[in-house]
Amino acid sequence: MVQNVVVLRFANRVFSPLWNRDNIANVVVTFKENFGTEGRGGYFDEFGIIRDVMQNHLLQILCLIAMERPISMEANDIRDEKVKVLRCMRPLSLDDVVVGQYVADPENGKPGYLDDPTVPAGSITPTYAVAALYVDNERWQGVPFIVRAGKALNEKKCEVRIQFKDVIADILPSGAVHRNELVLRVQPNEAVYMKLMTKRPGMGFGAEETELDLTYNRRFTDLKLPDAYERLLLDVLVGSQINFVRTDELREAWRVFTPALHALESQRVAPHPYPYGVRNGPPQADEFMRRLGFTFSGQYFYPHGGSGAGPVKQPSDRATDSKPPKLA
Ligand SMILES: NC(=O)C1=CN([C@@H]2O[C@H](COP(=O)(O)OP(=O)(O)OC[C@H]3O[C@@H](n4cnc5c(N)ncnc54)[C@H](OP(=O)(O)O)[C@@H]3O)[C@@H](O)[C@H]2O)C=CC1
Ligand SMILES: O=C1O[C@H](COP(=O)(O)O)[C@@H](O)[C@H](O)[C@H]1O
Repeated sequence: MVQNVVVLRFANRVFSPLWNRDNIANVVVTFKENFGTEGRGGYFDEFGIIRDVMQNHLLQILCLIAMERPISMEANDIRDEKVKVLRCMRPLSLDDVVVGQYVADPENGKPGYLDDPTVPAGSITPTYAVAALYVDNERWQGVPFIVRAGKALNEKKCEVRIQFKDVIADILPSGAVHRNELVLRVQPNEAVYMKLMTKRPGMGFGAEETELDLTYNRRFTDLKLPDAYERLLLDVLVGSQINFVRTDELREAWRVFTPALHALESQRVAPHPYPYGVRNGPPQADEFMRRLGFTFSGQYFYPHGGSGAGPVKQPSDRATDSKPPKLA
């Protein structure tokens, strides 16, 4: 799916005119895990969530979303474009990051980070972080790239969510129209879907949020999708560097993150606590995203269940739904 970002962007005419600050309100790159360190805290505590997944994995995805069209699909041509994105990024400031650390949820028998015997007592290592990164170039000036990663959350998920700007001079009643979103779900159950408004079927003129949906396991039924690590091992065996980071990219990635990492440590910034299993880390994280312009309507209803894995609902079930059921 991560490689698909390049094909989706550059092999489809439909996205190119929209892929810029005039049309995109924000981009959210998310990595969530539904388990804590659970015995691996000794390793994790030295690094924390920003070094563990944000400075590397999430930043790589961000670069693929933000970069210009590479000259070719050759590894070095793609890396040239990624490094240009990184060079346009200002270093992360402490004002643009919220950190959290999970605490026990005794009701569900879940331990806190500090209960892990391999974690030093009193550690202030973040297990959750959300940060706003900015690419200061003509295409992206002012658009927040919100990257967030956390352990011990409600689900295991990696996705990119591109939230488009509100429609101008809306002709429908106020609040009826929600923003378009393009979602690239990397895991689990790979999917690309576009959330958009349609007229609710029937006699009325009400608008409803629906989707154009490409769920891989429905569209490509006879295919075994390789695991990310299988793909990387194969790259090593055939000598392909397309999925590996070049030294100049790495240097730039650290230039962006090191000042905030050092400030967090030298100022001993205490992470905000969040109970094991919550959706998005500490409450300050949702507040931070709202301030950056991320909107959540809570009105969208997907009939096939969360992550597209649940049972398919029948249209007749839907007709009788007076209110969309809340998805877990
Ligand atoms: N092909 C497929 O498999 C498809 C599956 N679906 C499924 O349908 C469901 C709804 O889809 P979608 O609208 O994309 O996703 P969600 O409604 O789950 O979430 C949309 C975004 O809003 C955030 N959010 C959720 N609740 C709140 C809240 N209370 N306050 C602030 N922000 C919030 C989410 O964060 P967070 O990520 O932390 O939850 C996410 O970034 C999902 O389960 C999705 O997987 C939808 C379309 C296609
Ligand atoms: O690199 C890392 O990734 C894993 C998650 O990888 P996944 O393939 O299982 O999704 C993460 O748990 C670990 O902390 C991190 O070092």
